[in-house]
Amino acid sequence: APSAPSALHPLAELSGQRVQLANKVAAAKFGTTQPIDDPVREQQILDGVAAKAPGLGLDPAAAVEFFRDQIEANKVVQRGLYDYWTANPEQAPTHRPDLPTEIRPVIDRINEGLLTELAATSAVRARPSCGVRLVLAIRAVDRELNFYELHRRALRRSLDSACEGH
Ligand SMILES: C=C(O[C@@H]1C=C(C(=O)O)C=C[C@H]1O)C(=O)O
Repeated sequence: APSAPSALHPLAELSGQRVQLANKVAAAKFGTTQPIDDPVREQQILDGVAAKAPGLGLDPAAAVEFFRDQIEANKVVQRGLYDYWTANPEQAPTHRPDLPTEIRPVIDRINEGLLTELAATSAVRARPSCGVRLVLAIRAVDRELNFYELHRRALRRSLDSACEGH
């Protein structure tokens, strides 16, 4: 069946929202002793993804790889903002959101949405045209969310393994 040019847009959109949320994650951790990397939380996410993948018709290893990229992209933003806020302390956030109650539940919902979209786009992501479609979807999301440099790079990183065989 033919697929719309924007078939990968919802997946890229959710990735963009996840990348954008990294601003709040960084604001929650900056100036505290909580490290950017939380391997326990990452493993919980990846274990959940591996457990849910087969029921959605997804290969668990491929789904885990996709989410590893999502997590790495989030940390790209966090590290970038840390560097920027350290060099420009007057730009550092003045409000510290609460990670477990305000932010991680939102990330959990986005993760659910991403899994649903991975399943919905399995056929499109297996096509030779996936790479081109993905680039176009990423560009659209960059524009919608007003991404620039850091977040643009992170969004691309987050979708590195979105196309089957990439
Ligand atoms: C987003 C966070 O920071 C990092 C990135 C994660 C993610 O992208 O899901 C998970 C754990 C941390 O390594 C977090 O701590 O919740």
